[in-house]
Amino acid sequence: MSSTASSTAAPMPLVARGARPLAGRVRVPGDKSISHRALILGALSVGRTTVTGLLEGEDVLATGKAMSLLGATVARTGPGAWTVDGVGVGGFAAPPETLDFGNAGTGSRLVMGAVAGCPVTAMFDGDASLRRRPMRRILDPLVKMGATVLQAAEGDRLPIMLAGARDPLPIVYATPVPSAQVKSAVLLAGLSAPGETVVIESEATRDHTEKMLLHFGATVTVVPEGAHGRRITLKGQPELHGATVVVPADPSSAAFPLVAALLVPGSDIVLETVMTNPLRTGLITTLREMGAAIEEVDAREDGGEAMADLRVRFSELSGVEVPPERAPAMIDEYPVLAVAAAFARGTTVMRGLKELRVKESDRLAATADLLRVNGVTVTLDGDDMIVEGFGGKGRPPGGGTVATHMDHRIAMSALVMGLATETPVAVDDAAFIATSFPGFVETMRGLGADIG
Ligand SMILES: O=C(O)C1=C[C@@H](OP(=O)(O)O)[C@@H](O)[C@H](O)C1
Ligand SMILES: C=C(OP(=O)(O)O)C(=O)O
Repeated sequence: MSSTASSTAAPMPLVARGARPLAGRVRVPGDKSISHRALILGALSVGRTTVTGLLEGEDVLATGKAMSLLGATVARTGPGAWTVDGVGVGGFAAPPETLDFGNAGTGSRLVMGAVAGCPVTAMFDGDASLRRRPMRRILDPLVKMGATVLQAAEGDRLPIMLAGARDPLPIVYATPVPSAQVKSAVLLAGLSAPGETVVIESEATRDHTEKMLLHFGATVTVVPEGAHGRRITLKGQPELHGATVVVPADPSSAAFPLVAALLVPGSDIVLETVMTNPLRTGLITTLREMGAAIEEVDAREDGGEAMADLRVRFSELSGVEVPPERAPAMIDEYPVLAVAAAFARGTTVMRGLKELRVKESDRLAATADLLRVNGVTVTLDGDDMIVEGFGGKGRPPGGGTVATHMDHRIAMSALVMGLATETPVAVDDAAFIATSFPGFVETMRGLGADIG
């Protein structure tokens, strides 16, 4: 259960071939964002938190391990069922070893926030991909709140040794990039600060931290800010109480079978209990604009989060222009949207994708290469990506081997593409899929896909 299993294991090449129609019902694994937050807030609460449907992917397991190293008691009681006995706000103990987050940006950044509000020192590290990712965006506000960076690699990157604040200060912080991870790190540090910690974002990002803080007993208010933004105010030093968290299926994982069903002729599938929080459904909005048949069945709510079963049928898609303000609601879905665009009639323009450059890989470059190596014309113009679709003229040729660059979403997007291209698509390494979607290949095979 090492968090860095993917980075140390031998590469795992895979090939996806033209499939017969996809059919059946599946529930993809639990939401990654909610799973990380359930473990962290459980660890910062008094009493027991019970989680069901937790994503047992490597990213989340690394956060679980970090919570036990910081003093919480984290136990698995069954498949996806976990308990966390917390230490209370500000109660983390100095960890006896490095906190290794493997491939996970969310885990490392949110836990830096939580540690920044406690009087302990911790060493944070990750795999080669995570060591390349920017951490200054997190450290800047945390230092303002009283934390100290004792050690960091060049460019403020991991490995980083962070000393939490003895007397954390509340701040008013306008996030310089649209990032739920930055927002969440500030709010988690703000739990230990007296008074009000305020985060202002000019574009609303996923709000799971705010919702879950309320669920665990904190006082949080959210008001609109400008045309697309929000102002979030947290009252510091609450007593958080252990809670029950039911994790819905991850819309970012559902995106892969969903796009596969749209592209493989004759497909008709149902994705069960997918979270439909509007700050996560930019892909569904976009695909519907492109002509996708995606039907929400049995829409419901649990623990403040909306969810529904999604019936998805093969659809002839048309190119669209995706506005930049939609990016935060579908930030992890652009690689698979670009694959869908390659099958659509006409051109798809995706604007404002700067943040894709600092994910597990440079996803703008990796997505463009994924398509080009399979015969699709792609233009990168600054932060915009333009894809010329094959719709009305046949299908993209395929036949390429995609370099996945330690990036699970590039690997899954390429395999989805291969289910509908003229010739198979290969990936150099599918091992990183286990960070967010354990059982991806089996799930897709269960729907009829030919991946092996
Ligand atoms: O807060 C979260 O759970 C996440 C926020 C996003 O990152 P950014 O905050 O860097 O945009 C997203 O890409 C990541 O997969 C999960
Ligand atoms: C960007 C992602 O995750 P993280 O930032 O947690 O590594 C992702 O899952 O696509």
